[in-house]
Amino acid sequence: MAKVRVYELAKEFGVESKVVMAKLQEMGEFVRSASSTIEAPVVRKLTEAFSGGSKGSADKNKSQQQTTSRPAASQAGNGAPAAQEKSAPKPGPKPGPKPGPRPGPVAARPPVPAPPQQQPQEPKQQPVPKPGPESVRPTPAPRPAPPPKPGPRPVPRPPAQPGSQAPAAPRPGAPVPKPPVPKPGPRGPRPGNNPFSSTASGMGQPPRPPRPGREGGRDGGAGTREPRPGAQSGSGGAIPRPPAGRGGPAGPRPGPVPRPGPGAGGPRPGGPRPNPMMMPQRPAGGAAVGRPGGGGRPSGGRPGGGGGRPAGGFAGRPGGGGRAGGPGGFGGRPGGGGRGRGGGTAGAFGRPGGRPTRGRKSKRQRRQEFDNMQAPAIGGVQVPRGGGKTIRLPRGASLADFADKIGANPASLVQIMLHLGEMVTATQSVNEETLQLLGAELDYDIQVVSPEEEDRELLESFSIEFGEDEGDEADLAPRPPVVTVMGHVDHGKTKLLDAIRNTNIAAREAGGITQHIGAYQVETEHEGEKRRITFIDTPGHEAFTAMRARGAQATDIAVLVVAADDGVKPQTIEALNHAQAAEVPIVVAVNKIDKPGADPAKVRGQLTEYGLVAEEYGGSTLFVDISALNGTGIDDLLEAILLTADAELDLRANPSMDAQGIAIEAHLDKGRGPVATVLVQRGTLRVGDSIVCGEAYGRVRAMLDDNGVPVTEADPSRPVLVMGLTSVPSAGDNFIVVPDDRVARQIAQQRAARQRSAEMARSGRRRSLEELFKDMGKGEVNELKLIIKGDVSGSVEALEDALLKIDVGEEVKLRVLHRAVGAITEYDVNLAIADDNAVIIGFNVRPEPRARDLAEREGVDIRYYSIIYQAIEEVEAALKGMLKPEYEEVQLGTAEVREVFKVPRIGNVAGCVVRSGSIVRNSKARLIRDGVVVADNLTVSSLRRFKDDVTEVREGFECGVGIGYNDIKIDDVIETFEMREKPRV
Ligand SMILES: Nc1nc2c(ncn2[C@@H]2O[C@H](COP(=O)(O)OP(=O)(O)OP(=O)(O)O)[C@@H](O)[C@H]2O)c(=O)[nH]1
Repeated sequence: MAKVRVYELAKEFGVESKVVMAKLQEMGEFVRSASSTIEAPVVRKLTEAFSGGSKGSADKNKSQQQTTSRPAASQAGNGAPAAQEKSAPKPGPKPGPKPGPRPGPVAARPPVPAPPQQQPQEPKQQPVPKPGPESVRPTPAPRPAPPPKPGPRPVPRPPAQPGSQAPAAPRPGAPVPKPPVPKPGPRGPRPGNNPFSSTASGMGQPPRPPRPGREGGRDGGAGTREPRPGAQSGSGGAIPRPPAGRGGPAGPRPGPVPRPGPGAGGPRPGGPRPNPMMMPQRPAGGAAVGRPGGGGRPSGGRPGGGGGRPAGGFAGRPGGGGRAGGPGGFGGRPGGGGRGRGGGTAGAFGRPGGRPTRGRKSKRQRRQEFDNMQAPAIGGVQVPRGGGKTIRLPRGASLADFADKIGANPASLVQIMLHLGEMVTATQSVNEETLQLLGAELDYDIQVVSPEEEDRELLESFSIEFGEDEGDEADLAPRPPVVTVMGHVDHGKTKLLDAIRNTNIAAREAGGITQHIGAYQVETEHEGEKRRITFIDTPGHEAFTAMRARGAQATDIAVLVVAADDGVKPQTIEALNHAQAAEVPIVVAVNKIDKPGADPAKVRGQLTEYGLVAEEYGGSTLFVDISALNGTGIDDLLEAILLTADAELDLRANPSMDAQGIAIEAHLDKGRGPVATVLVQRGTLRVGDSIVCGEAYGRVRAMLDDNGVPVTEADPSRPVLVMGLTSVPSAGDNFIVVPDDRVARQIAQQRAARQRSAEMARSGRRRSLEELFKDMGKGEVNELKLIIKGDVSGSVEALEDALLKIDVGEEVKLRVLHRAVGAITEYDVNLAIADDNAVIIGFNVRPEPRARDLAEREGVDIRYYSIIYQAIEEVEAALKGMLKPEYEEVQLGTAEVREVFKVPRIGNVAGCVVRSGSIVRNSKARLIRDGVVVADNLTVSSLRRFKDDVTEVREGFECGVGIGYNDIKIDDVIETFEMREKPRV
């Protein structure tokens, strides 16, 4: 029951507030101001003092209501019904328009419990606009005067109402500031259900001194609105804390599950809005306060029987139950909103909108699905058909790359390949053939990008062009011709270059064969001016064909060396073809004219057949007779080269641009690290430039010219030895100066990656299922695995080429696992160990000490060579050694059957005389009758001389032979033989 304020009473009495205050003072009651509340007994006294005329009727009404609607309250045994009746001010319409006429009794002294009778008056007083059922029914909700501001009160007063009287929720007569709001909930009038009722008779918990600010919050909703019945009653222990007060049993139990309305005393719909005014007043006698508001807890209590703390504080929310109450059960919102129902977690962790979290397909996926729907199934999978569409793929592309291009699932392609009889994984690099096969199956035109094109695209991605644009005419300056010397083995190429440079490289060559490319520049006088010519010395051995072809790429003019005494040879023609294919003008050097059998004219005649017609025969090719040995005709040759260059070529380059060129040769130098002989083709290469050369990159640390003299820059057509690369490039790799080291590194790394996949595709031999099963049936397929290390890249490549050409049949394969320039390292040995003890071939290199130890420990075979022939021969022999042994039948002897004996339990035994060789026990045998093999694949199971078992009987002796075959006749011949391994040729 809400307490009544002084000014409200004054209004009721029709006097001014100060009059009432004066009266109160007279009565010995202290009030601070007109808005102070007064307790019921005081109200009563005041009423009596003013003895207003309306008193009687009001009291009557109240008493009536109390007796009917609040039995519990009556039971509470408040002993001052009359007083309460009196205390109730005019319940009628008078206070109606005002927000909260507080008809409650004037604040009584703390010990005086609020009489329950006070409550009934409230419903009446409540000017509820919509008098719900509660207002019609006698609402039990006693509304003692609400506590005033929660502020401290000088005179703490206990709540005027006993807890038992607090039916909490409905409280139509509550001193609500906004009368229209409180809609009396349906449960309001049910006293039995009133938590306060139960409270009253409940636990009897000793009251705590309430804290003004918090009490309302801690206690139930009723506590807020209701003026702490217990306190009001002032009886403290007499009106113990309701059992539900702790939110325990009574609280949650009524509504562990969200019970809309009834669940709570506090949040009842009909309850008044919370208002600071509703905060409990500090009870005068703390001890007396039985925390009646506990009733609020049950109402809003958490389902788990949690504390009523929240309920009280927010109990006033209409329809809600504070945090704990309300229909939703979890939330105080009427609609059970918040997190109360379903998806609270989703709201917390999911998307803001709480949308269902089903997977969303991308446009691409949907498109693919659509395409697939239309695609025919191959091998049980559906893949979009190409309709002849062209797909460009890099070398060594995988099925995943292909799938990516056509928007298919790589797994589908794997399945199709399986269907086509090939086992390929999605990420495995496959060769062009396989890609073409798959493309044809799916109706795509597959174009495997050439390495050059691939590289061009790569450089383009860095906005770099190789050899495309050299600028305007004005930027171009003449450059020396680059000449390649080609020819058959031993026709004198090296000797010629020696003669030109006056150096003697041939003397340093192991085995007398040139094994690497060197490039040199010479200066000569031509028509009165000094001209330079760059020579590239390409090796003449057959194994170097590939390198020679590369040499031709960088070449302006080819000098074809033909020994006048030997004439045109196969490799002469091969060299010629390379030069012609590269559209390079040819100058023929007819060498060894000093030799007795030399016939230069014959050479001219022979070469005419191949389109090289000498000038003197009316052609355009310059033939120069020379003797490299004697130095005869060298100047003429140089002149011929320059004449040809001037006549046929426009040799100009832009020296101002960033340098570009080609690596002629590269190797790992012990002191200098990776070094490469590069030929600058355009631009000027300078020390400090960032370059990328194939898969190697770095910054030019130093440069040496062909005489070993350090230079700081190299102009077009100049060969220089470059130091500063991070690794050894391959002969024939392009080099290019790039803006910075980072770009150089990126280009090199991408090239390396592409090269790797291309190699994998190349090495991964296409294998059909049939082949695989066949091999499996046969047993292990022999494979000789090699790791080739060499001193220079040219040698390594040449050796690999030569070795791969060795053919000893299908049974044995040769596979090069790794090839590189430099010493044999631990890595190489480990690789050999890991891969079934591969053989390491060191060409002019030796292992590092640790690698040597490791190899010895692990038994890795390292072979050292300095002459290429030897390497080839030995590898060939090794391959042949790996062939499966072949056996041949070797006859051991023959015996003629003279007698046949029947031996019990053994069968027939032949009595023979050995006619040739010897008969050996356990040897293979066959039975021949009249020249025809009657039985084969027999074994000499028993052999006897008279009664003795013997192992061998020689020619001319008689013996008894058992061959496990009974159909033996006299005059049959027993032939014995054995299978011997046949040596391979
Ligand atoms: N008499 C004579 N012998 C020569 C002449 N030129 C080269 N020779 C000899 O021919 C042999 C081979 O000469 P090389 O210069 O090594 O021949 P190559 O073509 O470089 O041989 P490869 O490096 O194996 O390709 C050497 O013994 C030379 O001395 C020449 O003009 N006259």
